[in-house]
Amino acid sequence: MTVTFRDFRPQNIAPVSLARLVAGFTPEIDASWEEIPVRGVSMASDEILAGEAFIAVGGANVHAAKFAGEVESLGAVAVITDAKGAQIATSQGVKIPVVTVPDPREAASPLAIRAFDNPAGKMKTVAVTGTNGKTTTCFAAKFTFEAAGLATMILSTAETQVGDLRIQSSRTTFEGPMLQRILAYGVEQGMQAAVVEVSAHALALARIAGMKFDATAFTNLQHDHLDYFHTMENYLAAKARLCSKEFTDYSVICVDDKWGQQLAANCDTQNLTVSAYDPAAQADWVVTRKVNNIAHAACDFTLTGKTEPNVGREEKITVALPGEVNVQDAAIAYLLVTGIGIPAEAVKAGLATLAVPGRLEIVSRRNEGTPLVINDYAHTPEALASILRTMQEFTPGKLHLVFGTDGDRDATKRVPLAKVAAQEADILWVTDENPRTENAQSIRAQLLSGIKEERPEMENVCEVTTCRRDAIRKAILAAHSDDTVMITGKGAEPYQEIEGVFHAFNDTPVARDCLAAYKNRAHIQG
Ligand SMILES: CC(=O)N[C@H]1[C@@H](OP(=O)(O)OP(=O)(O)OC[C@H]2O[C@@H](n3ccc(=O)[nH]c3=O)[C@H](O)[C@@H]2O)O[C@H](CO)[C@@H](O)[C@@H]1O[C@H](C)C(=O)N[C@@H](C)C(=O)N[C@H](CCC(=O)O)C(=O)O
Ligand SMILES: Nc1ncnc2c1ncn2[C@@H]1O[C@H](COP(=O)(O)OP(=O)(O)OP(=O)(O)O)[C@@H](O)[C@H]1O
Repeated sequence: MTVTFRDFRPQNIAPVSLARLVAGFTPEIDASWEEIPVRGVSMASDEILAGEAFIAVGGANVHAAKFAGEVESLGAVAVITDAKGAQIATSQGVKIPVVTVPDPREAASPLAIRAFDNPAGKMKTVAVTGTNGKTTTCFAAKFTFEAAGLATMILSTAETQVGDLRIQSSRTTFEGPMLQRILAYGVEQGMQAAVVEVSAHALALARIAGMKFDATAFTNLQHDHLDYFHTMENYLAAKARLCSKEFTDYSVICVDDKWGQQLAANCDTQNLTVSAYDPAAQADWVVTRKVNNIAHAACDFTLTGKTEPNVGREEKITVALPGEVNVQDAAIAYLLVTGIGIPAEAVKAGLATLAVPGRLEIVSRRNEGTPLVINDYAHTPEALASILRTMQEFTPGKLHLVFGTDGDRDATKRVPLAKVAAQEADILWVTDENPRTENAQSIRAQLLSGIKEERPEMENVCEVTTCRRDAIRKAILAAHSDDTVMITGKGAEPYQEIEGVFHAFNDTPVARDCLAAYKNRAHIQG
C-alpha cells in the first residue's frame, strides 16, 4: 500500500463555528457566516477537504486566493486571506465567505491549532532545532519516550510516522495546517507523545506559531541557509525563538559552539546547558568520558553534572550509534526528556537501542558474524569525509564504500566527493545514485576521474556498471567480518530516479537481502 500525506487525516474533527475560528484575527464577520461549521483548515488547494476553510497566503509564486473558486467547488466552507487575496477571491464570484485577516501566514498555525482542537496540548511534546543533529536528536527522544511506554509520533526530515503509518517527509517542518492535522491524527490514533523537528525556515515563516512544547532543544549552528537568512546572527535569531517562552518553559541548549553559548546567555526559559566536547566547559552537564564500543558500533559515555543540584552526579549512557556527534545528540535528548519527567532508566534503555532511518543506520552489526553494514545519506564531500573518519575508528579491517552521486544536481561536487572517498575508504564500489536524465556512465566516469587523482593505479576501485543493487551485493559479499561496508548517498530515500521514473529502491532492505546471502554462504562454507 502506498502511503501519502492524505492518509494522516483525523476522521472525527469536531466542527468549530467560523466566528469562533477567526475570533481575535478579524474585527467582525457577517452575522450570517458566524455559525458556519468548519472542520479543519488547509493552506493548499490540492489538500483541502470538504468542510475545511482555506487559508490563502500570497507567496513567491502565486497568491493562493487565485484558487478560491477551485476550493469552493471542492467543498471548502470559507476563504481566510488578506486584503489583496479578498479582492482576488471575490473577483471570481465565490459564494463562500471570504474573511480578511491582516497576515494569513502568521494566522495559519494559530487558526489550525484552533480548528484541530490543539492536538499538541493532548500529548507530551518536544521540539528540536539546530543546523545538524535535529533528526538524530528527535529520534533519540522518540526512542526514549517509547522505552517509557508512551506511544510516540514523529515529524522529522527523515520520516513522518504515526503508529504503523510512515512516509518519507517532503519537508523538515510542514506548514501549520498540515502540522496540526497530522498531530490531530496522532491524537486520534492514541499517540501520547509527539516529537517535532523544527527548521529555521519554519520559525521565520510562522509554521509553528502558537504552539507550546513541553521542552525544546538547540543542537548547534553551522554555515547554512544564508541565502535566506543572510547572516549567521539572523539565522541564530530564528532558531533561538524555539528556546524562548514563546514556545516552551524548558529547554536544553548545547554550548559546544559559540552560537549555543550566545543563545544560553540570553535564554528566558528555565534551561539546562550541555557540552559533549569540552569537559571543562561552563555548562550544567558535560560529557566526561567517551568510549567507542567497536563490537556494537555504539558509544558509551558519562554525563556529569557541574551545577547544583547535580554537581558530581554521573549518568552512564550508551547510545547505539557510532561517532561523537551522536554522543552530543544523545546527551541533549537525555536532558530534554528526563527534564520533563521521563525516568532516567527508560531514557537510557531508549538510547541504547536508537536507530535513525538512513542516518548511520546500522543494517548489520559486526557481532552478528557479518561485516558491519551501514546506510547513511552523506552526499556532500564534507559529510562523507566526516562519516568515513568516524567509521575508520570502528573498523579493525577494511572500510568498503558503495557510492555514486546524483544526476541533474551540482556536478561540481563530483570530483571532490570522489577524492574524499579515495582518501578515507579502503575499497571503493562506484555505482549509481539517482541518475535522473543524465547518462549514468558519464556520472561514474567523473567520479572515477576524481578517484584517479588520489589513486593513479586505481587499486581497490571497482566500477559496478550494472546497478546499485549489484554494487551493494558485491561489496557485502567481498567484505570480511572485521570490515565495514558503508553505503552512502541515498539514506532513507525509498526510490531511485532514472529517466523520470521513480523505481522503488531503498538501500537498507537491499543490503539486508545481500546479508542473508552472506550468512547463507557462511553457513554452507562453515
Ligand atoms: C521559503 C519557503 O518556505 N517557501 C515555501 C512557501 O512558498 P510560497 O509561499 O512562496 O509558495 P507559493 O508557491 O507562492 O504558493 C503560495 C500559496 O499558494 C498555495 N498554492 C499554490 C499552488 C497551488 O496549486 N495551490 C495552492 O494552494 C501554496 O500552498 C501556498 O500556501 O510555501 C510553499 C507551499 O507551502 C512551500 O512549498 C515553499 O517551501 C519551499 C518549497 C521549501 O521547501 N522551502 C525550504 C526553504 C524550507 O522550508 N526548508 C526547510 C528545511 C530547511 C533545512 O534544511 O533545515 C523546511 O522546513 O522544510
Ligand atoms: N550534533 C551534531 N553535530 C554535527 N553534525 C551532526 C550532529 N548530529 C548529526 N550530525 C551529522 O549531520 C548530518 C545530519 O544529521 P541529522 O539528520 O541528525 O541532522 P538534521 O539537523 O536533521 O539535518 P537534515 O535536516 O539535513 O536532516 C549527518 O551526516 C550526521 O552525521
